[in-house]
Amino acid sequence: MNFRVNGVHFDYKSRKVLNGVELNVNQGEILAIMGPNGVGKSTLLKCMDMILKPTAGSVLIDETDLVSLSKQEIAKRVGYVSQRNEVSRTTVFDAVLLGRKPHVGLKITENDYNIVDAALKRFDLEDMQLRRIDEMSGGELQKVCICRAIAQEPNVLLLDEPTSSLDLHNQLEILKIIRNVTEGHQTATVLTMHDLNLALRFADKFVFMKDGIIHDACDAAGVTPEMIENIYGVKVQIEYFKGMPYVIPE
Ligand SMILES: Nc1ncnc2c1ncn2[C@@H]1O[C@H](COP(=O)(O)OP(=O)(O)OP(=O)(O)O)[C@@H](O)[C@H]1O
Repeated sequence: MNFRVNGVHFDYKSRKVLNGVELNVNQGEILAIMGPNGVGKSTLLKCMDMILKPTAGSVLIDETDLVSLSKQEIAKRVGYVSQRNEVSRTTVFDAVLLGRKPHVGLKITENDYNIVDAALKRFDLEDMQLRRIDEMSGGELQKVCICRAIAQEPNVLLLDEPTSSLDLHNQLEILKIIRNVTEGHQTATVLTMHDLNLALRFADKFVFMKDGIIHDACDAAGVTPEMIENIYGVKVQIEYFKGMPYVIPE
């Protein structure tokens, strides 16, 4: 399975944000979209889920253009977790069960409950499953929202800054789960992230965005100090420690 963004444009009224974005990611891969604040990373993720309709261009899973699918058909294929999580009075269990909604027919099956139980266990949320999500911390809520998207079992997982509210332990745990799900379920994962070092540790592919377009696309080993300086205007060095690249501002 291949997920492709083909020359996508998007404007908010007269404000042009995306100006012909191209990218593609295969099943089993994590692609990180990097770029400064306000360049349109969240807008691009919303266009990839058709929450926002591109003004031109297309978003394709294999040869299927998402614009031709109903909301429910898109939700079967694409899971999206926004940067700002909505809060309702539901319990953690019900919030995660909502991830099964695109798949359930007339009633929820044993299989749906099993998938929800497994997802809660994976995220270490079992003890919290009866707590209300409007009474949770920002980080706890972020885990619940990612857990729901994984219970959705999509082909494509879109995550907008999935670790922004998490402590160090949870950042690493959640990114490990995302990696395991991506490889195990053969999902194509696209995420945005500001932490270059965390992204270098977990993502397979990178795109660097500025001025509404992708400036560079490469794998983790291909990221250079010049790319980073060109996008963020900051001089950096990339040093290796125990085989892992680290970006160090000069
Ligand atoms: N609903 C909206 N109406 C009008 N302009 C918007 C709207 N949402 C975002 N924008 C503008 O579009 C641009 C891109 O915003 P977006 O949130 O996609 O950027 P981003 O790269 O995700 O930023 P960040 O890294 O700060 O989260 C910004 O200039 C923002 O002010």
